[in-house]
Amino acid sequence: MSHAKVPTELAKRAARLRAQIDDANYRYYVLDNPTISDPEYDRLLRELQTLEAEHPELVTPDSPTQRVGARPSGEFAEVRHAIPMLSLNNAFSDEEAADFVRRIEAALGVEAPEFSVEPKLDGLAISLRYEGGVFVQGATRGDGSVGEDVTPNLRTVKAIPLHLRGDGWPRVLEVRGEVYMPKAAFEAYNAAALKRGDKTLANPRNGAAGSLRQLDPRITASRPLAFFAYGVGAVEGGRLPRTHSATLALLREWGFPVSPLAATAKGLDGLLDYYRRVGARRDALPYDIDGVVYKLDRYDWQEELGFVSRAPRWALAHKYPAQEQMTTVEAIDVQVGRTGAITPVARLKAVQVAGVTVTNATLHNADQVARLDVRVGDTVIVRRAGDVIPEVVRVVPERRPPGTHPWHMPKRCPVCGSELVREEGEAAWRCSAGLFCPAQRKEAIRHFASRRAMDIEGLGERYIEDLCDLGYVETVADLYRLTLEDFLEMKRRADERDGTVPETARQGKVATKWAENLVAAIERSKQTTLERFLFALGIRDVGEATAKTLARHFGALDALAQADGAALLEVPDVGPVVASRIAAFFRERHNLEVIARLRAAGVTWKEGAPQHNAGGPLAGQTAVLTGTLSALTRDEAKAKLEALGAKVAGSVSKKTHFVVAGEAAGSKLDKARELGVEIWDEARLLAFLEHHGG
Ligand SMILES: NC(=O)c1ccc[n+]([C@@H]2O[C@H](COP(=O)([O-])OP(=O)(O)OC[C@H]3O[C@@H](n4cnc5c(N)ncnc54)[C@H](O)[C@@H]3O)[C@@H](O)[C@H]2O)c1
Ligand SMILES: [Zn+2]
Repeated sequence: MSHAKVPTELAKRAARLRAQIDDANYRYYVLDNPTISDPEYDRLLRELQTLEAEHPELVTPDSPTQRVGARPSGEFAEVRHAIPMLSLNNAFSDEEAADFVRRIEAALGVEAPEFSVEPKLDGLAISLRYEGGVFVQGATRGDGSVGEDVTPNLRTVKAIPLHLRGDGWPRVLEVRGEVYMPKAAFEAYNAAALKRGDKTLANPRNGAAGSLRQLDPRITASRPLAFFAYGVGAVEGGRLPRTHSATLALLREWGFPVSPLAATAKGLDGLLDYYRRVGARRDALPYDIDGVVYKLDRYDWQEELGFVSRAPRWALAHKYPAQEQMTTVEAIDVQVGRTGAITPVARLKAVQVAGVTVTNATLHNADQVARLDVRVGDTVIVRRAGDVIPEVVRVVPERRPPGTHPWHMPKRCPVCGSELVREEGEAAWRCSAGLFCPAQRKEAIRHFASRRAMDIEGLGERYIEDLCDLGYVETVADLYRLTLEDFLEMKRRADERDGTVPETARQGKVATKWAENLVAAIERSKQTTLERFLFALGIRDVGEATAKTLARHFGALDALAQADGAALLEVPDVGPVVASRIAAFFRERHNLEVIARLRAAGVTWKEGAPQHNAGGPLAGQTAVLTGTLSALTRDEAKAKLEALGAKVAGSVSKKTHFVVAGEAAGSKLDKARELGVEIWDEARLLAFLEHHGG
């Protein structure tokens, strides 16, 4: 008996593979919820195929290598396919594609035959039956011979014609194609599902399958599915052209969407060229493709070649590297961005995704980690498409090991140890030490030196990079220690590092003017104003205008630094969010140290008495400025009104107390008249300001 020759370990292995693949098929095709990745599935199937090829005695009639898909779930009526719906043989390399072409050329005795070439959409195969040009029944592929009747659901897919256009169609026509979920629809669906706390779709393919196999067609209708036709099944009472490509053209005329990427190609070179051209566009396509499909174009040649157990010999799916993979999470760290935003990052067991080794994937923010419930030790699906940073798409809950814990945001910045804060309604946590944190250093200096802040002329991006990278400054306070020699040395080292020694230096001359100018600009910047200084600190949402108001309101830096939330809320224009940002900034010891060092270095400004205007003559009043004033700018007028206690708003409402109307005032003035709001002209404003010492 031949059975005796097969070692028992191999028989056991084959049985184990069969069980694993059967289970994967069930989860993938029936539950639409896979628990292993496609590449992993493909590896298992290949291993079984190889094993069975080497030991044909191992092949069982129910082996997954002999079958397509999975038995229908039983929830739908069954549809028997007159012509079976097969799978496709796969090629994962150019060599495998070359073997395919070689076998065809040998079998037919031709050279470089013509192929119909199409993208391989990642959705699910369906068959649409038209009788007398009217759509009568639609079915899934099922196990290839028996599928599920999903006619009412398919009727909701707008891309599927309910009757055919034009004429000349056969009395009975079965059109086959792929129902798919466009990427944007998939992402929108999952974002909404995460918000609701619902189950997400594993990927667009399972999204399409799951949506189509709903018992309630209204659910299908609510999911935006699309369709491309790629072939025909049964044909009665009519004839089709002699090639596949001509048939596709005809289907297009009859009203079916056919992929605009469908084309023809000659021989292996033509196929590989197509593979690369479509591959280059893969990420930009609005739907997922996992490969391209080559089909021998002439139907008579297709018939000559025939089928193997589960796939035609005349067609091949040439796959692209998978964009999704499964791997495990070894740790969850946080990264600090240049403005202090904290991003949780999953450290992964290295995995190849779309041709690149991936060891980190972004988790975006704390909310996302919580929604996905990613834990150290979890098996996750990682996705990488194009240049986009790899991201964790979801957890495979079935694979969670015992003893895992939900993840929590750390309390302190991993780079500088300062407190992490998050404001109401914000997704991001942030390091509160904007002035001190090395991760935020360059951004802090760039802002500090900018024209509207400390105005250090000439301190551009390039020098800031070099000063930080070569260790000359750690915080903005270090700028005031830099000497002419420091700058020249820094430049020399940067040139050496970059291999860009300037011509003048080669001649023994050293350009020094730029450095002298910089030292002078830094020196000049020491004399500043409180409002510029406050703006320069880079407190989030404290722009120039708020800095100005704060400076006027508190008069002195220490008064502001010591103000509590209630005191800050008294400042015009400062709401709870900004108040909490200011308080968090001055609560952080590291920031206070940098400020102390700046003052010690000689940075000064004039301080004045606080201008709390709670008791000002305009306290509690809201004013609106419109039109052009001649004696002062709108900003000046605003500042003066605020100094007297008014709140200056941008639009007129019933709450407005008065409107100052300059030249050419427009709709705001009309609105004020309509609402009966008091109107001041410029003369009245100036008189009022003068009277109150403005
Ligand atoms: N992760 C899992 O657990 C799991 C389980 C089962 C299957 N799978 C995945 O499914 C694949 C097998 O699925 P399959 O049997 O549907 O084969 P397939 O996806 O490799 O190829 C056949 C299918 O391609 C589709 N297709 C798209 N464009 C086409 C075109 N232009 N012309 C013809 N067909 C086109 C059709 O739906 C057709 O049925 C595996 O390679 C694996 O990636 C994964
Ligand atoms: Zn930090």
